[in-house]
Amino acid sequence: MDEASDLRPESWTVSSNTAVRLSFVDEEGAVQFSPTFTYPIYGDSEQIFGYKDLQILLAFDSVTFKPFFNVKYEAKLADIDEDVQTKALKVLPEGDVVVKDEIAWVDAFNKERESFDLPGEDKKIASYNREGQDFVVYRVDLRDKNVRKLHRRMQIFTLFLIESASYIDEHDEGWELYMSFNTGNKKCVGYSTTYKYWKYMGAESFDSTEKTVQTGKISQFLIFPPYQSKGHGSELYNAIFNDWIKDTSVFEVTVEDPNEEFDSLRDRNDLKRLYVSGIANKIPQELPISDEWIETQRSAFKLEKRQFQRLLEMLLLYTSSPNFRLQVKKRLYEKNFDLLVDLDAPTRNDKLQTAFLSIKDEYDTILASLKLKRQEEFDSAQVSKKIKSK
Ligand SMILES: CC(=O)SCCNC(=O)CCNC(=O)[C@H](O)C(C)(C)COP(=O)(O)OP(=O)(O)OC[C@H]1O[C@@H](n2cnc3c(N)ncnc32)[C@H](O)[C@@H]1OP(=O)(O)O
Repeated sequence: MDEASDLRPESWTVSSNTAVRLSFVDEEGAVQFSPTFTYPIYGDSEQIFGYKDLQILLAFDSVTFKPFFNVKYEAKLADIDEDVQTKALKVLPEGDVVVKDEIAWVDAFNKERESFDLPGEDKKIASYNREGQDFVVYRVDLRDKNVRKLHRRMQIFTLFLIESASYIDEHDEGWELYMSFNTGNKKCVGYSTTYKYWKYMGAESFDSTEKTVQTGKISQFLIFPPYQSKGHGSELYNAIFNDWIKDTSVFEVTVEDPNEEFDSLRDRNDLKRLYVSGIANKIPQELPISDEWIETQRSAFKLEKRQFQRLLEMLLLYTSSPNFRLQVKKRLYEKNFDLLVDLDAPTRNDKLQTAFLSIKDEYDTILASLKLKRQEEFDSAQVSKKIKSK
């Protein structure tokens, strides 16, 4: 680089999303990946000024998540006070991070691994096999000191991967964590923080029953990048959902601030659950579909009303129901009543039609991503399975 370009501020500015390099380490080596967000640590502009070829290395043992931190750079401006290390250490567990000394870090995690155990059998809520490996989902909480330690180490990934995430209050005993582990090598592939909130169902219900009704909320949900797109997200989500279906105190399942990827995962899995139940054949051939029917089904599946309505519409589209278009338009009309009521009829119809087509496109994409078997095929597959197993 010549001297003139060396004086330009941009020569000394790097994106913090590029500078931060995350890795998971095991006996085979390291898997490196980048964060999606670093603004909670390095500021809204996600730019770091004052360094050349800056690398902020943050590595985790893939079993214990024992963290290692190091900073490398080619040059640093003399009067720069941007302390990239202090900022990162602030969001990592105090006194737990090994800085610079790689050998000390490897020794430390190898020693920890000797006594590292998965949560007890009583915490197991689901299991599955993926690519020949066994995985178990556990329901745990932060009163368990091993879980607390692991969670303190891994919670930085919520900042790196989920927009507007912040740390949960670990002293609040209401938090329950669902963690998914590979039982062969004890690696955690992902986890979710959840909370059950008391739901007020109105004075009549409050007075008539002693039973508490709760909303199960999925707060933070993540699969670590090296393990993404292999179905672990779907397994974890279904494990949580099935756990709450069994829990008679849970009235419905909600999600805090889902992003597009989570919405897609949720839609695909909720739709499969509904479809497999055979509901597609039971949708009343009426227009509009009665609110009572929607409420009965919604509560049986513990889905939020808005989510259930969308899934119902997807099923109407999937089964080529003549009621699909009018059911969607009815919902759109009611939702946007204040905006639409003053428009003249042609403009109103035009707006509704545009919104309808965009929703149909969205549903087509979701349905195309799911290889749902037609219900008749599903039924006959079930029958032949039963005959074979006799
Ligand atoms: C409430 C909240 O916290 S919102 C924030 C959600 N979290 C984040 O965004 C954090 C970063 N991202 C993640 O953690 C993950 O990517 C998640 C949670 C969004 C998804 O988890 P994943 O394990 O990747 O999901 P899953 O594998 O089940 O499905 C994702 C994709 O893999 C595909 N897939 C599923 N199973 C397999 C398989 N066996 N082989 C290959 N691909 C598969 C799916 O079709 C899907 O495809 P798409 O990406 O085109 O939609």
